[in-house]
Amino acid sequence: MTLATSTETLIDDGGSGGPAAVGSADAGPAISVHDVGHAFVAGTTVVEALRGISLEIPEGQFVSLVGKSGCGKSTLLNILAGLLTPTGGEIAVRGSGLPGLPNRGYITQDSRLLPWRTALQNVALPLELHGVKKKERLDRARRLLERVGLGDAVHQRPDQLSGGMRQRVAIAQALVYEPAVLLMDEPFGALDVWTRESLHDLLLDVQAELGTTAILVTHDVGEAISLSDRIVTLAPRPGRILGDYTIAGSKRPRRHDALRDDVLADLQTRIRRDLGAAA
Ligand SMILES: Nc1ncnc2c1ncn2[C@@H]1O[C@H](COP(=O)(O)OP(=O)(O)OP(=O)(O)O)[C@@H](O)[C@H]1O
Repeated sequence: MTLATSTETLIDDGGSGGPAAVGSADAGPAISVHDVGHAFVAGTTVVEALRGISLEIPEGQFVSLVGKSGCGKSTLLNILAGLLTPTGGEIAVRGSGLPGLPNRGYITQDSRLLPWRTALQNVALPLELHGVKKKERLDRARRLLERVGLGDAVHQRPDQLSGGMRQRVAIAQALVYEPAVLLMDEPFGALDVWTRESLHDLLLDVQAELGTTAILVTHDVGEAISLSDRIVTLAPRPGRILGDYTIAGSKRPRRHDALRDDVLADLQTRIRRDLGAAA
């Protein structure tokens, strides 16, 4: 495996056990971010959260945004979600700009499920909002809940579920409408390591199955390496791109023992060092 510089690509030697050879996704961009900046203004205080962010993300790529607290990761994700209009630059998701972004799934650390609805009704909600008929939406929601291991909990309300189970419901809810783009803001941060790993597996399986383009905000460089095709690091004040690393090859062998691979372990050390040095 070798490591290139600047916008970097890790290329595996194709040996058994490690990631397979060959580089990036070859489809057109699902997400295009051009010279985006964002400043929050509160009274006389201006916080420049992002400056000069440009990114092209191909269809089906899994990208992690990694950086210190306050470097603008959530701000960028909220812009891509259409929840925030950037104060500068342009974005397009599958060719559509703001407003009118196409269907996206969005998951946060504390998922906002409706407390009076069962898991099944929560998962079916996006389909309901899109006018899908009742039987079909409940069938689809039930299938997805089975998929995330909650086939026995479909009639439980959120307060009857553990935090990990609620996150599973939130993931099922985000995926039920088969979004082209899945945006995740630290969705696994509050979970124990076993739940986290099983949700990693689930996410990669479903993402591969649906060909979803995924963007994950995380502080955890190890998590980013084990899940991503590409890692974009951000530096703070103002938030800007520090590094852009493409990791070639299949993620499957990487899931649980990524850091036993020397090159990936080196990458982790290097990203941590670069983030640590960034002002
Ligand atoms: N609504 C807001 N009003 C004013 N400033 C804000 C607002 N939201 C975020 N900021 C500021 O913008 C900067 C970037 O915040 P953001 O939440 O995007 O960072 P982050 O990298 O996601 O941080 P963390 O990892 O801690 O969640 C920070 O300085 C933050 O204080």
